[in-house]
Amino acid sequence: MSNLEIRDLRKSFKDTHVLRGIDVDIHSGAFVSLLGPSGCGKTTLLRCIAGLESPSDGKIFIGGEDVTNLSPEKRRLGVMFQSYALFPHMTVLENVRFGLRMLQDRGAAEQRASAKAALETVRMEAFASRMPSELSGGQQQRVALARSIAFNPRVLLLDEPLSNLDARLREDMQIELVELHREMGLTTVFVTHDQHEAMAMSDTVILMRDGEIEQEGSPTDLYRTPQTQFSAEFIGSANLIPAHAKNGRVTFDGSDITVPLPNPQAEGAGFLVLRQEVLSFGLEKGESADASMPGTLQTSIFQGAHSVAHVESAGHPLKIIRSGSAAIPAGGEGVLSWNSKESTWISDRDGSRG
Ligand SMILES: Nc1ncnc2c1ncn2[C@@H]1O[C@H](COP(=O)(O)OP(=O)(O)OP(=O)(O)O)[C@@H](O)[C@H]1O
Repeated sequence: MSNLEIRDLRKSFKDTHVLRGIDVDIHSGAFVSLLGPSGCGKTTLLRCIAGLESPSDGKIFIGGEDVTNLSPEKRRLGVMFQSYALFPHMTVLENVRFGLRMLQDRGAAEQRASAKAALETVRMEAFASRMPSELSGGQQQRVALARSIAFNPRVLLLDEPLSNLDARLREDMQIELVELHREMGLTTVFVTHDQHEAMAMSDTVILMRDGEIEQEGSPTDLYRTPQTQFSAEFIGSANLIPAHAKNGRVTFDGSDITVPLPNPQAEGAGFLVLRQEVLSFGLEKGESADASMPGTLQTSIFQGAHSVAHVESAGHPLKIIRSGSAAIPAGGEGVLSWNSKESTWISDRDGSRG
């Protein structure tokens, strides 16, 4: 396994600038997700790392070696894309051995042993002599994974590998991939547009937007301290209230309500970010709350484990996961409260990065 460094990577297709200066440091053994909306450049970045696309500018280093101009085979990376097609006329074992044969760095017996070991890792050794058509979708995918790890790659690149699976299998495979990563300690870059998948699986999430990195950090960092409006809206479900910060307090636009600011040094226009679960709504202010404002209950929707309440407050519609304590009918008045340490301030009114 190796670390991966990307320096000011740029890629344009004619006049379209798809990657606009990407800088990334991925340490050995990390599991990193590239997350972002469709078209933000995730796959292009992964293809540049794999050597399947040549960058217009910038450098890529794997284990300290400059691989920017190396062919894909010479980079020694395991790659698995969304369509993980196995060769239909080869057995499972032959499929896994195929990549090793291409590499030509070990004899037949050794190839066979490496292929078997990879199948064991993905718990498919019992299926070695089956044909791909005799396997389920999830099993085929495990074989494809075995094929991409059999030659002991320096880094494993996965592009939406779970998107063709049904929801249940997808969840099982998420757990298996994380366990496999823990066992092998293989540096892994995983592309997804699914924030839940990225949050559940990665040590680090790199959130991309329009060919640039919007924010990078642990799933908890991104969730708890989004730095931009885009991050706050993309990750999790947040209430963003346009407001002004001054002298340690927040004043909501169009109202004279003020509440404590989470980071008292902030000044000027921005958004107060309130996650649904940090808010409570009831007849009285919550016990541990140091911030509150009046609100009107619009609707409350029962969702099994909890109810989601829609509350209008300071002229804004807010969503709240209710504990069930509030005995307030629709249209009724109550108090919305939270602990200011659990709120976040974003000075990002124009959507710029920073
Ligand atoms: N070979 C190409 N020629 C021209 N434009 C391309 C090419 N490959 C990608 N693009 C464009 O680059 C942009 C980024 O594409 P990319 O596939 O990297 O996005 P993505 O974030 O992986 O999206 P998705 O989640 O939909 O796969 C898109 O606007 C796409 O149309």
